[in-house]
Amino acid sequence: MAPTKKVGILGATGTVGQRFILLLADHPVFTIHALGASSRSAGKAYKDAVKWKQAKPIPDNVENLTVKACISEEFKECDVVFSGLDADVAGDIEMDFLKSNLVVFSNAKNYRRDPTVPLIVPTVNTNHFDLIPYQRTINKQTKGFLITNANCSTTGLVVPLKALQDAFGPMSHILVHTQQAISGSGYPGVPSLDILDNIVPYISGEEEKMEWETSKILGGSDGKQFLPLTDTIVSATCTRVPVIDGHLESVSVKFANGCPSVEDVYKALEEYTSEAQTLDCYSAPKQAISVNKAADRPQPRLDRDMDKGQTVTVGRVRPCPVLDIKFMLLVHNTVLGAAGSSVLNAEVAVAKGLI
Ligand SMILES: NC(=O)C1=CN([C@@H]2O[C@H](COP(=O)(O)OP(=O)(O)OC[C@H]3O[C@@H](n4cnc5c(N)ncnc54)[C@H](OP(=O)(O)O)[C@@H]3O)[C@@H](O)[C@H]2O)C=CC1
Ligand SMILES: N[C@@H](CC(=O)OP(=O)(O)O)C(=O)O
Repeated sequence: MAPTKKVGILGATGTVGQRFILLLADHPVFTIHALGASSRSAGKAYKDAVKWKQAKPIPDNVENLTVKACISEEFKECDVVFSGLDADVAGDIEMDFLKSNLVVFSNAKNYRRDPTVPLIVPTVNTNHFDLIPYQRTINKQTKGFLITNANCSTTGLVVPLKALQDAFGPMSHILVHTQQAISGSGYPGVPSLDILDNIVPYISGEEEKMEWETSKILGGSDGKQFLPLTDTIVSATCTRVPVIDGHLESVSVKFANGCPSVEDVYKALEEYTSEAQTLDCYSAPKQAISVNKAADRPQPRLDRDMDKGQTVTVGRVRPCPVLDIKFMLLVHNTVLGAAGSSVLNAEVAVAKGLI
């Protein structure tokens, strides 16, 4: 068996960091080697630094690790560094790590728009790893590179859209309305007096991110640059609802080349397979899309943990009287929508020989 890769986790005490720890605790390829967080946590044992909010306990091999400052020197032995850092600090820290020839998989928004940084949803566009040799050339790196994963709501959206794009060609119009879980805003996140018995019809910056990230992810790449979609209009409305985990999204699409039938849409969703699955990666879901035809599904509480939280559940496919087809989807926002994407992206990078 190949030796395992040593991994570091930045932002290890946060909501996404805790997910990283659970996903990596007994991983066959990656071994947790170093944990980083702010100066509030550095120097403490992990169990004393973290406000652990997961149903499973802190893994035994992690609870007594000493949390380090997020300085590249402290992580130089790591083959892979996962970042769940607060976006206010992620930009400088991740750049320091990249310049130190480290491999970084980031959840933060800071570099998603960078024309040299792939924005990868692992069950959608792992072909964008093709840009890594070029990124290494321009950064003069032999080993290091930087990959970002997408906003959690964008992640859920692009998986079924990719299946529809592959089957029926380009989409000219996409309307999406999200109902997002509170874990998406970290801890302590939205005040309880704002969210209990309520829905907040605004999440700062979220709609813009969904609109442009979708076109970068579903667009192409020529090995040196991304070719975002130019003929697809995306309009997003994002809301916060009193659910702990799992973003529910209502989507309507219009196709450039005519409207497929509901049956054909279901078939395309059911048959969709991504490269991460064909590479047999450990964290890849059996199905990138789980179709549920029950009239009242998907639902956050019932569907978010499907296939380890790495699958997107789609249901309620029906004709749209305004556009062509509409449906509902559910994505686990802190698994596939965050840490799970990074881990699966890293597994794909190992399979492609990039790490
Ligand atoms: N939650 C979600 O569903 C998603 C989140 N993301 C992104 O992932 C990132 C993390 O989000 P989330 O886990 O929710 O955030 P949290 O607020 O829960 O955690 C933030 C982490 O960053 C650390 N941190 C804060 N300031 C510093 C600093 N100055 N130096 C080093 N470390 C610091 C914190 O350490 P300490 O405990 O010591 O303060 C903590 O570990 C964000 O960029 C977010 O936008 C992306 C997709 C989905
Ligand atoms: N804004 C998302 C979570 C998040 O942090 O997204 P991003 O990484 O795009 O800032 C949510 O509230 O559910």
